[in-house]
Amino acid sequence: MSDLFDSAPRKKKYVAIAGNIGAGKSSLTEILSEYFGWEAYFERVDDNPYLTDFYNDMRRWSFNLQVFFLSSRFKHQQRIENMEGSVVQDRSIYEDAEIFARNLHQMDLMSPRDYENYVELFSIMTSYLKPPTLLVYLKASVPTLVNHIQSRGRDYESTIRIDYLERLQGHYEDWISSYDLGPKMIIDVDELDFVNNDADRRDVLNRIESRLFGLFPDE
Ligand SMILES: Nc1ncnc2c1ncn2[C@@H]1O[C@H](COP(=O)(O)OP(=O)(O)OP(=O)(O)O)[C@@H](O)[C@H]1O
Ligand SMILES: Nc1nc(=O)c2ncn([C@H]3C[C@H](O)[C@@H](CO)O3)c2[nH]1
Repeated sequence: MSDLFDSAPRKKKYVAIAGNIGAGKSSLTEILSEYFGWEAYFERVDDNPYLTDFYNDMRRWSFNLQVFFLSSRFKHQQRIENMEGSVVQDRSIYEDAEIFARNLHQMDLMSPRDYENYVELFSIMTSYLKPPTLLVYLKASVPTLVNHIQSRGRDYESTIRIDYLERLQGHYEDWISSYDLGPKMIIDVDELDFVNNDADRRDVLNRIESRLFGLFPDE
């Protein structure tokens, strides 16, 4: 049985890991990439020319940062679509607009004309893209996010406020419940340490693997 199953040709998979700041997306992206031998696409963070300025003055830099993330993720998306092998991506392009830009606009940190301009650009660009084979949403409570962000200790994230995370969290809940571009799975990470605990890591890998390659996969 397992020989037959293993020898079946495996279609290209494109898995995107979604979740709030500090939920564990980069960590899981790295784990999946290593486990499956897939190429990984990470967010532009360390070499991001706007992040530090953005966290110091969100209103001034919101549009610049959103456009930067949009163009860098679009570039990744194009490479992902053109490659033959499977791939795992740290944060989907949809979160840029559905979560971050929407929130900045609602907090009056992005002007209506900049927001409209951005949404127009986002809609045109994403109309050319194929959604992921599987979207994995890492659901974490705000206290867990705070623990993770503090343990990571990026200097520029010290200005992140709890109410900012809570607002993002609300947008994530709305977005993931209505997401219908393709298959999705939700992993609650509050009690799951797939970074430091082997059993938890195996559990997460098993769940994702059976969703992708089990007897009843989505496609
Ligand atoms: N499930 C977990 N249990 C314990 N620690 C975790 C878990 N997931 C991630 N961490 C730790 O939390 C910190 C943030 O994780 P990571 O950078 O993967 O988050 P992220 O979702 O990619 O964040 P960002 O949205 O900022 O890109 C890291 O120090 C990581 O080791
Ligand atoms: N404003 C804003 N819009 C985005 O599209 C976006 N994507 C990521 N980030 C921030 C969160 C982490 O601090 C850091 C790494 O994820 O970058 C964003 N911030």
